[in-house]
Amino acid sequence: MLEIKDLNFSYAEPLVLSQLDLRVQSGSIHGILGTNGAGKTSLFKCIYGTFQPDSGHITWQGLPLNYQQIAFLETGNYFYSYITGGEYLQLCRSAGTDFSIADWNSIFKLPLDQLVDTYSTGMKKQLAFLGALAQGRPILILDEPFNGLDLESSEKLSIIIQELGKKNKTILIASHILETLTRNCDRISHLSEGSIRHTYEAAEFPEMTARLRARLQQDIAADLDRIL
Ligand SMILES: Nc1ncnc2c1ncn2[C@@H]1O[C@H](COP(=O)(O)OP(=O)(O)OP(=O)(O)O)[C@@H](O)[C@H]1O
Repeated sequence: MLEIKDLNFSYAEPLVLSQLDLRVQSGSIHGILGTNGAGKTSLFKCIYGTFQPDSGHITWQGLPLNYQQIAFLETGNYFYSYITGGEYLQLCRSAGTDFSIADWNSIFKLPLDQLVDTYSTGMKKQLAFLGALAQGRPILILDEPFNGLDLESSEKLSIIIQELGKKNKTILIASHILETLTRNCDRISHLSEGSIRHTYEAAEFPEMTARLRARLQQDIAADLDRIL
């Protein structure tokens, strides 16, 4: 289990994450739902170790978490210039993993002999995802993995995420698109005002979605009546 206890984190005042607790079961797909600025990326960067939390504990299988147990797909893609897609994946591939670049690329069909600079936004996202897989780590953190992907690539990614869950990868996903989370996740945690307000089981997703929609409709109904 990936366990986060009493996590506090701030860039400056006030705290962005405050006494945050989260438990992610091993081999599960766990969604993080939150509005823009809720702190999803900050949470992921604290877990990965990009940022040092002000306080708190993060453990994996009961021991302090090490960043080498995590592959992190960030929202932005960071590639060296003058590197081909294939060279990038060779760099990402950890020694001892059975990740086959050719086999995996038969799904996405990226032009791996071309410079990454010539890739489209969606192609870069797919390459970065393959790079994360190539690291062969037990925990996969995906920050907005569907951003910039076309319908076909999104479907492929969705299928791969499901299959990785079945193969015992522990996957954390943040997305703004509720359907993306409800389709792919075993559980969804709602991050608001710096902490996890509630964790929903899959059986609760329809009710959670209906309640969220009703609340949003109510919130904007008066404004729309006035404007339209
Ligand atoms: N480098 C930074 N310096 C100062 N404040 C930051 C920095 N990065 C993020 N913040 C602030 O921290 C809060 C959480 O931001 P974060 O990017 O973690 O949210 P998010 O849930 O990932 O948002 P989004 O859905 O828009 O990507 C926001 O109020 C944001 O303005």
